[in-house]
Amino acid sequence: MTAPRILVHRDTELMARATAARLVRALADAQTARGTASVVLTGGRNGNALLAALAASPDRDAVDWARLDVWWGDERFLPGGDPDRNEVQAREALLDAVGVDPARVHPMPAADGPHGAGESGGADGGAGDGGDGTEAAVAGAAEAYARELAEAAGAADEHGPAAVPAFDVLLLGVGPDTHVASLFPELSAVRETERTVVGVHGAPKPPPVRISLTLPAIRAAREVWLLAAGEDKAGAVARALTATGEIQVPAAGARGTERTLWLLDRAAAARLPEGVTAEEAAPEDAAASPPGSG
Ligand SMILES: O=C1O[C@H](COP(=O)(O)O)[C@@H](O)[C@H](O)[C@H]1O
Repeated sequence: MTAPRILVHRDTELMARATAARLVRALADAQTARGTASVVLTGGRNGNALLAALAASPDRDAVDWARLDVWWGDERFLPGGDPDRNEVQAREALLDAVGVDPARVHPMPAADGPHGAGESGGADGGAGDGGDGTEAAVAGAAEAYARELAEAAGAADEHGPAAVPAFDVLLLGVGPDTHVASLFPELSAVRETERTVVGVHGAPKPPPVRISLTLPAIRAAREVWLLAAGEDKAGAVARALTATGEIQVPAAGARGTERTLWLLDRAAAARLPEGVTAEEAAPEDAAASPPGSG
């Protein structure tokens, strides 16, 4: 696991544009090196702002979108097409505008799909554990996604205990309570050490029923990029960069095998503790720059 590198941007908008430029370079470089690239998307404000900035970037087609595998780090267990699904928001912000191969886009299952709880359960976003089948449904959905990941990893692919591909870049928004993906402090999902994907119940942020990659799956990624912007994230950022307890502070446990990047705006970096070294991101990071240049 790699030590975090912290980059601070002047404001939220610059952070989104600079991160979009950085992502274009990382994915294009991966395609040059391996022929294909993979990215794991996050939901939330910062994740969606990044995708919108990427869609608007004149450099975006330095990525060969048809040779990109797209996964999600978490999903709200809602019916397909629900505007609160991370998948729906990502399609609107970016995926509908670029030439991704539909067969390489891997949304997490929806509550009304083959793993749904039927018409009465799962799709309502309620607590959903009241014997309506949601608990079994979300467990089945999580298992199905874990199988899809394991198949993509291939039998010969050895990346530690988590049978997931070695994702090139895994994006994570950081919640004000330090949650990443749908791993909330103290809930059972963040304690998972074997499975790669789990169902989440009782999430403190609505909707309460979700599906999430686990920390072992996240830690199989080559690069993990954590995004946080705004004053309301400053406390979470400070805690994650000082605490070692990932059960209480899930963001502290998110590390990549080759790189861990914290991408912040100044407001989110305002409470970084003494002794934590942060770098001011260069404004030119947001400007057009050719792939492979940094
Ligand atoms: O619900 C979620 O929240 C987090 C963080 O969102 P933000 O709006 O506070 O940035 C996000 O990373 C996660 O994917 C999403 O499901």
